[in-house]
Amino acid sequence: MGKSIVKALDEVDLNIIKGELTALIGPSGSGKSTLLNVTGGLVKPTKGKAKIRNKDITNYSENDLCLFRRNNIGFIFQSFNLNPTLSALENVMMPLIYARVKQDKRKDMATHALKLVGLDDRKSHKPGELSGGQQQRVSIARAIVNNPEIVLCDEPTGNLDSETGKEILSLITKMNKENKVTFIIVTHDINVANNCDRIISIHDGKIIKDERK
Ligand SMILES: Nc1ncnc2c1ncn2[C@@H]1O[C@H](COP(=O)(O)OP(=O)(O)OP(=O)(O)O)[C@@H](O)[C@H]1O
Repeated sequence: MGKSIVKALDEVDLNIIKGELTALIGPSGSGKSTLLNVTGGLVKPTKGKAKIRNKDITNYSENDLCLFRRNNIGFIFQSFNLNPTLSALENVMMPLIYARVKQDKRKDMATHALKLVGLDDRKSHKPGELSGGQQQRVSIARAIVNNPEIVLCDEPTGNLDSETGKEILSLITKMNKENKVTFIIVTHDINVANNCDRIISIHDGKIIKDERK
């Protein structure tokens, strides 16, 4: 940032195990989102490596990274990031358009994903016609529609009341346990963290605690 150097991550050495449900906690500005974004190939670290299935994604070109993300990683954000002009079904079909899945199959896959999150009766609703919890369900359906191995969540319950947050969390847990999807969840919510298999605490860009249940 100008002349001052920000060390968003500092000597982080971390191994995420396939199928684990991991929480990433720490104070504001500690580096949680940066770590998540490096893991998902959205941010390139100035130094160091990020390996997925033993392949260093930090060497990938922008194009290869796009392909890699499209086929392997789902993202869930605090503010849902749905397209407000599209229906729930169309939002969930979006990643499949980029993946060049045929139209009929796209519809079937997106309908199935919406069913998994309990929203098949809201397919034609636009985000503005859905509650916050329902919008987050749509974004979960969008994240899992292409069967990614890894789903990265940045404060998935941050914009929801506690009851709805619990519902979203139990849905994430179900996807993790039933489909063996690896989840990394950045959260400020201790209830979310306590529900995970592993809690990693980060402070000033360093991992200061790493606990498994
Ligand atoms: N693109 C950037 N350029 C410069 N500094 C950045 C950039 N992105 C983040 N930072 C800085 O890196 C540090 C870590 O930010 P990060 O967003 O990863 O923290 P966080 O733990 O996710 O915070 P929060 O909980 O508030 O979202 C902060 O000091 C932030 O100001």
